[in-house]
Amino acid sequence: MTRMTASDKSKKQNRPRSRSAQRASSAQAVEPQETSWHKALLWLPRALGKGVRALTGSERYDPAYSKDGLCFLLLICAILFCASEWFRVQGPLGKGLHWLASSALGLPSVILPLVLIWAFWRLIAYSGKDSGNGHSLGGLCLLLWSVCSVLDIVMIGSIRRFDLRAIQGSGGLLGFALGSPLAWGLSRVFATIIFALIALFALLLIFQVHIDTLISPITRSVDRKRQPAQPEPGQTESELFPNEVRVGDDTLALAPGVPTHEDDQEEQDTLAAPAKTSWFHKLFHRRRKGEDDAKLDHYEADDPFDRAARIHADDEDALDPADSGNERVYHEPAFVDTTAVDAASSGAAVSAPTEQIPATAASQSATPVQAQVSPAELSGVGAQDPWAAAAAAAQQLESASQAEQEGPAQEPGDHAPQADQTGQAGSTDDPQAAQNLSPYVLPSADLLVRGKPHAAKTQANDNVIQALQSTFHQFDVDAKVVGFLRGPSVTQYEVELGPGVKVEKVTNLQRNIAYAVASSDVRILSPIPGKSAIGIEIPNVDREIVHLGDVLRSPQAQSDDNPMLTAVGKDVEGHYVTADLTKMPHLLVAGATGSGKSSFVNSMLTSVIMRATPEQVRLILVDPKRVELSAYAGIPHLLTPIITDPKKAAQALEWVVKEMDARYDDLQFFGFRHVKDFNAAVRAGKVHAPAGSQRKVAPYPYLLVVVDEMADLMMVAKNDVESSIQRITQLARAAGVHLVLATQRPSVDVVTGLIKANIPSRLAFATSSSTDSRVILDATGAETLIGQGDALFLPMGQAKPTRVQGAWVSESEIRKAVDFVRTQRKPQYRQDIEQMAKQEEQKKEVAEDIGDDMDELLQAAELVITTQFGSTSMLQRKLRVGFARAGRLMDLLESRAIVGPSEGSKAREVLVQPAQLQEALAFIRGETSSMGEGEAPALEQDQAQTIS
Ligand SMILES: Nc1ncnc2c1ncn2[C@@H]1O[C@H](COP(=O)(O)OP(=O)(O)OP(=O)(O)O)[C@@H](O)[C@H]1O
Repeated sequence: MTRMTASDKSKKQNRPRSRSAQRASSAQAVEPQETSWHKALLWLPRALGKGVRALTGSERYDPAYSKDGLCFLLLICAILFCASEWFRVQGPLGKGLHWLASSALGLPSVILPLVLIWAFWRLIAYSGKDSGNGHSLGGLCLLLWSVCSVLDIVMIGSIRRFDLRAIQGSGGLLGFALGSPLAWGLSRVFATIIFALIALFALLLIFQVHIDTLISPITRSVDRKRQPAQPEPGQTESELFPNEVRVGDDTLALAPGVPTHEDDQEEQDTLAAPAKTSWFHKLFHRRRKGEDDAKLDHYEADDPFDRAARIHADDEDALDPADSGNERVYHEPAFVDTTAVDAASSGAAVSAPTEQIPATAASQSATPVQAQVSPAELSGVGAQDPWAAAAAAAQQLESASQAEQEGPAQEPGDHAPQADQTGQAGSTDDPQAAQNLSPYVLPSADLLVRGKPHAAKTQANDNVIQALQSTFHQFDVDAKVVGFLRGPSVTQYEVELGPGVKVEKVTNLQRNIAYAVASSDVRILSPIPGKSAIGIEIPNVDREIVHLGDVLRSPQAQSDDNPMLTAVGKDVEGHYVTADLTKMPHLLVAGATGSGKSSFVNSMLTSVIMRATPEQVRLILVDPKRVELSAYAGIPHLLTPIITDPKKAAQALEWVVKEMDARYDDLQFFGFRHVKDFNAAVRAGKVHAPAGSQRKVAPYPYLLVVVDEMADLMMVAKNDVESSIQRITQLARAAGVHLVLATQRPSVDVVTGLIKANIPSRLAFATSSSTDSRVILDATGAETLIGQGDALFLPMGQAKPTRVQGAWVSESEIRKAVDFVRTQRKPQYRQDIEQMAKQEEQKKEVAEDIGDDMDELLQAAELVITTQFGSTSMLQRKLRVGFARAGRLMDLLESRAIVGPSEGSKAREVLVQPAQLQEALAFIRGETSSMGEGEAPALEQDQAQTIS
């Protein structure tokens, strides 16, 4: 059997190689570099092993037997010393052993058999890298040494010479080595104290506890006595952290099989460490590299409203990028968008004049008037996002204070039009400009938790190998496990068949194998791509969590500064998997409830926050479940408050279509094929707006639209959503617009053929049936996944899906990252998205009361307006309709202010002139929101609106 070491693994991870090459080499036996010492020491056991193998006919070297051999050796030694030390057997061997043990250890030689038995038991019971055997055995040796030294000091510390008999009757040579010299040079009392402390440390090692664990109950009770309760009276911990899923919280019903992340507990505790720590705690609290107390303190107050208040209060204390040495600092060109939103509201394409002016210039023209945020804006935004309201309020306050500094306010009229034009909620020139002036700092990856190193092998793997071998043996199949690749949640065991053995003999054993390893989620790959071997994937009973921080810190993520690079997780070989969202270019994420979709979406969004500035990536988040994405409210990457209403989401998708069209028009106009090239040219100063145009060109950020539950959208507006998605997915790639659609209902009515055909990249989490798996992947397999982030990833262009364990990011880490960016900038929402949504609603309302009578109503309007005669009987005659119908048409005309109210038997007054006929008809059709709007001049194409 072959296996690889952890260091080989890490070397492999750093080297980009083809998958098949990696696979081929990964399972090969890799001999560690041996020194001549190693060879000399291992010569005897190896020769013995060879001899035994030659005798038994077994040709293969099995490392598991070397451990067994060591255990037996320890047991034999224990029995020998038991005979010599306890029973004092008088044979020459017994005497020799006693002389040896007592010379080495002195009196404690009597416990030598017990020590050996204890070592034997530990080796049997625990094995692998995480067994802690090294610590325990090291601790035991240290304890033995201190006991021997203390005995030496107490019993013969006063004799200043070498007397072997006396040494054998006290602490042996081990104790004499340092005990006597210390007693002579320091006094017996102090020497004893030193060894007592060493013994205490040895006990900590043996029981694998840390000193702060021991003293923390004491310090906590001292702290509690010194400081009254931290939270407000009546405020429980769960009230402080309402969104956090707590370990051991019995009131929270978790999905079946949800891990408790106990391993994370220590890290979580660290994250949520109290802001005020005692001096004792500070002294002994172990820190990890990169851990920052300020960050931990920052984390205390969790409630969004508290935070909003804090930002409001100390906005000026915004993070100073110079403080954080290891963060990447981005100096993006700062622009203030002065988009004419009402142009978009005309309904004539989203193209609206956009003026990007340098922030410095904008800041010079700052006025308190521009800072005013209308109540409508506040309510519109604040209804969904408490942050936006707080941000707007903060801006108002700031502007007010600035107005005081600058002297008397300028005439409102001077700036009112510009204020109207600002297409962003709460966008004020000055605070925004001030914000834009300060460079945006990306959060440091150290903000995220570090996971344990990847274990290449554990005892659990050995157990499974044994179970597999015995299953093959029982069913008389000539096959053997020749190696395995341990992933975070699943291990792939590599099985080689004997000559002439059919592959089916192993694949038919799937259920028996599942029985033998006590897991229903066994997946067989025949063959492993690029290898003549069968792969049996079996879930690890000791699965690992793949922390997002580790994926983002991996060399492959670090070496790529693409802002749209997102962490996916780790594959079964233990390699980190990342994905470039721009290459997807759209992604469908599906899986049964509790399978890990939302966790993936969280990892993806946190990746974006950690790696991209708001100038590089803007987000539209659709969260019909209302709670899944609420943690991201108020981040500067958002283009609109998080959309929770499925109807609005459908309209936002329509907005995206229009934005995409506008981008395409730009690309076409300036002669570029991809938004990347366009942006590069803009940054190089090679793109100029046409002469006479007021527009200033700015780079387009990537636009990432994330829909957390697509089924809800499809329920309210299937056709609209489908056609928007179709249009976006067909064209959006070159325009830098990318969609990520997640659903827990991967059925054909949600993931329709049309959507599937246009979304080439898929990420399938565990599904409840193979039918669902087929809907997502066009193949079975997802039904055998084990949930909790176990997924099959099929990026565009790949023939077979890769099994990955999704990256995990805890609620606490998300909050940390979100807080970091939220305190730097406020979101600049695009109001035209909301306006468009409102218009669409109005249109629908209009259409509702007219129903199927639109054609007749338009005819009636034309008749009434051209003849300027508002008579119901005229309508009856000309349109050949009954009295009731004509009366209804007249009422509809009245509701649209085309005719006046009824005046008994007299004809109604006509309120619209014949010259306004077209306008009135457009209004009835719902193409304009009011009469007179249509008179606005059509917008120039070159004034297409940009997002900045
Ligand atoms: N990558 C992961 N690593 C470890 N555990 C995970 C991972 N992803 C999910 N889990 C576990 O599975 C649970 C459910 O995950 P999640 O909420 O993401 O599922 P979901 O598919 O979004 O469910 P729903 O559709 O009901 O919202 C999580 O609470 C977590 O304990």
